[in-house]
Amino acid sequence: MSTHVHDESAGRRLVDGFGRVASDLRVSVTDRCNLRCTYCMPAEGLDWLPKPELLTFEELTRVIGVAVELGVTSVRLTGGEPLLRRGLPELVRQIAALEPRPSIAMTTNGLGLDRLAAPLRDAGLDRVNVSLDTVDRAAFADLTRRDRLADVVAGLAAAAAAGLSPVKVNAVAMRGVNDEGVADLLQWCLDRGYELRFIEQMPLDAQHAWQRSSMVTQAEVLERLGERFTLTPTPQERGSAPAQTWLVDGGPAIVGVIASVSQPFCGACDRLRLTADGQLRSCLFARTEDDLRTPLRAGASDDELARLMMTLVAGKKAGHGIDDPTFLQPSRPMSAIGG
Ligand SMILES: Nc1nc2c(ncn2[C@@H]2O[C@H](COP(=O)(O)OP(=O)(O)OP(=O)(O)O)[C@@H](O)[C@H]2O)c(=O)[nH]1
Ligand SMILES: C[S@@+](CC[C@H](N)C(=O)[O-])C[C@H]1O[C@@H](n2cnc3c(N)ncnc32)[C@H](O)[C@@H]1O
Ligand code: SF4
Ligand code: SF4
Repeated sequence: MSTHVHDESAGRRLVDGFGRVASDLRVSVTDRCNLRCTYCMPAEGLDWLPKPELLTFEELTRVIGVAVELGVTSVRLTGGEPLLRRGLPELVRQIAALEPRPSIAMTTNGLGLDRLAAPLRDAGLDRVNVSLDTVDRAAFADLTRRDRLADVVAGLAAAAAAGLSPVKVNAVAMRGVNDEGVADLLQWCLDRGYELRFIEQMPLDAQHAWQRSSMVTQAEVLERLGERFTLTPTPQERGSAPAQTWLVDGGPAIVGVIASVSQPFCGACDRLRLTADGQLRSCLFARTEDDLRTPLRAGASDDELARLMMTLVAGKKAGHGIDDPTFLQPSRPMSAIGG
């Protein structure tokens, strides 16, 4: 178990050179996945991390505990597909036992959630975001390269039934694949009480095939939704949330768009990421990582881990730089970073 860093870390926070404070830690628990979404993974040929390289639950909880001591208040489990990590409720239980207890959320493709939603909730999971780009079975199979729409739908229903609230749905809009169906998808989510957010596709695909010119923008999504619904900006402050939200037909239902490319929100970023093999990343698009696994396994103290985290965050860049002529996509694909 973790030796706490109360004395040394008192008053210390994860602050970067632009005054942003990291309070949201996104933890990838595996790089494996049972879907092959075209905007994320190649059809085949991506090697998985060897098991000994993955942080154990105890190692993950130790790192998360140090981050919590440094002011992290929310933890999101992601992947790859987090539900593929065996025994996941036990990890959630360990994180929920940290003090102060961070909020615990998960981003998942929903496969297997029908079985795991209740145990995860019992272990302390607070809420889930489920990725679902279309409710058209053929388009789903095209986009994910697997015919598993029914499993995702069942997973979503189980999440709602287990009280993992709010249940949010993430949809990456793809031209010629699901962009014409955005209003249908919104209606489907409204009918079931799920909060839908559209996501602009980012250059994080394993194939490095992203092109800005073919990306479906926030403006296009809003235009299509506007043909069927009346959207008005929500009155709440957005804070550091990636999603900008609108009331649908006067509310209370809302829809969001995560416009990372056309309307970057890096100026308010509060995120820090840990990969399944124990590398700390200050940004989705970071080109360098800090190895925490080696010191962790060599017996580093919590204070030493805390210093490594603070140094990494201090060097965080202002933004993703997608529009810079020198922009280079990170070598890890989205599935190995965690989204
Ligand atoms: N550019 C960028 N995109 C992000 C960031 N965090 C999340 N996203 C993207 O937003 C989409 C949805 O992410 P989620 O994992 O559901 O997280 P979230 O939107 O922060 O979740 P909520 O707290 O429920 O709003 C994914 O495509 C993520 O890659 C970020 O810090 N930067
Ligand atoms: C990498 S996935 C990991 C968790 C889980 N497998 C899932 O799909 O929800 C996290 C989120 O990133 C999104 N995503 C993946 N590749 C993306 C890309 N190139 N651009 C924007 N979002 C992407 C997915 O749609 C998903 O909502
Ligand atoms: S987006 Fe999620 S479900 Fe789709 S391939 Fe990537 S990791 Fe898997
Ligand atoms: S792209 Fe990087 S800096 Fe911008 S919001 Fe995402 S993680 Fe933060």
